[in-house]
Amino acid sequence: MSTPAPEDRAEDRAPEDKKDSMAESAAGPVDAKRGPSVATRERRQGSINPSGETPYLVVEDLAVKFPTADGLVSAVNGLSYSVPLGRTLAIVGESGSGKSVSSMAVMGLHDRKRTRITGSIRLGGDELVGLSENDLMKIRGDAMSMVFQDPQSSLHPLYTIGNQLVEAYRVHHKVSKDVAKKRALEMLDLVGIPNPPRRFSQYPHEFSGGMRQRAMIAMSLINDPKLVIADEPTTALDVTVQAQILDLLNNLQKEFGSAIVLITHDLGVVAEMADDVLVMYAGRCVEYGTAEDVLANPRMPYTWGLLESIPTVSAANERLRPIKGLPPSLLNLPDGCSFSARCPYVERVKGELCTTQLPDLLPVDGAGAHTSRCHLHDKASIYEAEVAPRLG
Ligand SMILES: Nc1ncnc2c1ncn2[C@@H]1O[C@H](COP(=O)(O)OP(=O)(O)OP(=O)(O)O)[C@@H](O)[C@H]1O
Repeated sequence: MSTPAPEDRAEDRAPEDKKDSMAESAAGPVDAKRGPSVATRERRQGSINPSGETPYLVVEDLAVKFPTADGLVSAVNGLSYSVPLGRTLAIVGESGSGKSVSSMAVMGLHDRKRTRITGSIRLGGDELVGLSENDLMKIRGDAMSMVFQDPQSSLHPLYTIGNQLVEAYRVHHKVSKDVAKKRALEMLDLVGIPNPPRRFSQYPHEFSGGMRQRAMIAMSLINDPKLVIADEPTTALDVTVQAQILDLLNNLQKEFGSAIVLITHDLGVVAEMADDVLVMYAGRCVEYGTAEDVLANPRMPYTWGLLESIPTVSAANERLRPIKGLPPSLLNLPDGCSFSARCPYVERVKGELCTTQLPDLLPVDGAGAHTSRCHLHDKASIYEAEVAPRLG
């Protein structure tokens, strides 16, 4: 029989353990009679948040491409969004839709030699695209930081948690080790790690998964960043721990007032956490708006498919309804709507519009901040009559 590890002592456990459009100028072309072009309008949507609040992070017409031996991988295309302080944007989409690649571009984490990034990423008004690695390093971990799915990849196994927190703080603050230690202990306490002085001297492997994620969050927030990007922060955790980490992020956001970009494929997490939602498919935004608009009145068949594929308790005996088919190759995106090959509604659009013309990202009601990229005319009535009843 094995002796319980020290971290399993009840008093030390965290709650969870007790259970391509860059050709135009920045302003874009303006037709004197018809106003700005669609590309320009889409780009400007980046600077207008669905809430109407002034954004802290503004991403406009972002494109991320990787030259590879097989050709150019267009991982992100024409992506625009914005996040004000105190607000959470959830970016959702299936695996490979470009969620992580776009967020790593915001953090400046791509290998410069192997990545082509165009467009604009402004943080508090300052342009990040084109900054030197040195300048980005000063911002990363300070004004913006990232929480990863797997804290083990970000926590060094050979340094104590305390040491890593102290170093993370001292990189951006000229303070003594004692002052930094005080801040580290405060952070451990803030993220709900019991007995901070003892935990301070322990190594990552001495922490449980949930505790490691808390330590990672402490590390991300130690410099009081105004932007936090959380990439699937709870995917590797069990459901109870997931809920506690999400609560923690929610509470910390209230305390720190930061803008959060939450990357997830879990629409349950979105409903719980998000103020705004951006749905990505094959590297493009296909629907964007407040969480209320996107979740209660979705207007894009891909979003419908994502919502329909959520397993529900009441449908426990029914088969899961995943979206049929696979996303297109990013090496060779189709001419029309990237979702057309999988879309069950494609025949309801006249002619071959869906397969030949990329739909613009347009306001769903002809105006307003809720936008979707789809040629279907009667999206509202199809949703009400056919999709909503299936969602139960
Ligand atoms: N360095 C790279 N070189 C070539 N292709 C890449 C590179 N990095 C990412 N990709 C491709 O870009 C696409 C988008 O990847 P990304 O990781 O952003 O998807 P995601 O939506 O975050 O998916 P997941 O939920 O699985 O993390 C994928 O097809 C991926 O294979």
